Amino acid sequence: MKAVLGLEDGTYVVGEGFGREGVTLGELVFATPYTGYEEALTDPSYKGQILLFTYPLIGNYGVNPESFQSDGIKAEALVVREKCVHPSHPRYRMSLDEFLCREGVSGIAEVDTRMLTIKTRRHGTMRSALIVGSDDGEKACELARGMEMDHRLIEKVTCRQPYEIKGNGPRIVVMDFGVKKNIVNSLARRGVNVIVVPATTSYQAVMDYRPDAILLSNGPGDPQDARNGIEVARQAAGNLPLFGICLGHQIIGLAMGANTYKLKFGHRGANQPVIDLVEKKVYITSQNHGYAVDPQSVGGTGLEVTQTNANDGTVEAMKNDRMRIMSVQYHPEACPGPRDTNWLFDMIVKKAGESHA
Ligand SMILES: NC(=O)CC[C@H](N)C(=O)O
Repeated sequence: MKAVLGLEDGTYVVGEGFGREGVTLGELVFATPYTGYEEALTDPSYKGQILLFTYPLIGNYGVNPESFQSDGIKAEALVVREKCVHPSHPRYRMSLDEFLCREGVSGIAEVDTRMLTIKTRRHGTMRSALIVGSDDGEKACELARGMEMDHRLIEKVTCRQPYEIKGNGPRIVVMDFGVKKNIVNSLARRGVNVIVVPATTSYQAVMDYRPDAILLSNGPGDPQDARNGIEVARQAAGNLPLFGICLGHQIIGLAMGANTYKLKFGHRGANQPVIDLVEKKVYITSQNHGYAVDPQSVGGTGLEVTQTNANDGTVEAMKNDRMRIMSVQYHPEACPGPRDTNWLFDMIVKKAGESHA
């Protein structure tokens, strides 16, 4: 089936459509990992975004639900150079094509992903429209230009009800802005009693769980839209250990009085180098973000920048030891990507345990 992807600047590409027929709108973002398409497609932080993989062959090891980071595809649509139709892996259950059909999500293949990536890098992230079942490029560009940015993405991916994973370790409340499964699993695996709560939960309701620490999760969209999360972080700061991952890190920044801004085209990949300024070490990290904390605004908030990105110097981690606050812009839980920073969960569990004692 024909398909067309149009960008707001008038660029369009015609290719082969798969998955759901029809129109999908979203910000076009590119991700550079060689593997991990199952995890990325199901990462709720991609809500509102059309995901393009720069690696030219996607789907070669098929799809297995055990890799999912939520209950299904959260990215709006998929753009690939070549989709593999005959995957090979002992664990695979379905092909990429079947996966998109089953989930009712659109995809486009056989397009110049390199050109689209270079455009995005030059111009900055753009709104886009994918039409499966048409090759009307002008129409796609017009739809892209008419797209309104969604400021309510978190409520679309947060859990409806709180849930608990019992453990003998410290009690940690995870505020779910669209949490990836492996964040919850990384805590549960370490014996933590994990309580996951919806993004709208008030500070008082969080404290009613008598947590030893709070973890603010990853999630989609502009961190400034996470109003309740910012308020919870503001009230919690200094009272109990507070941790943040990705969107959670940005929320902590905002709650403490720093600012966030939109990056030109973001960091999405599995090999982003991060320099630890204290330990003088480099970690290779998994990342997926389009916003960042403004380093100029961190001074005076009581937070200290402890890690920066080796490519562009953006803020990667912050802390305040006295207030027991620590946050990272990248994904220590990996899935996809390297596990260099997995030790962060050991530290979170240790700090939560000390607070319990
Ligand atoms: N993975 C995330 O939590 C992403 C955070 C935020 N939505 C951003 O794009 O910067």
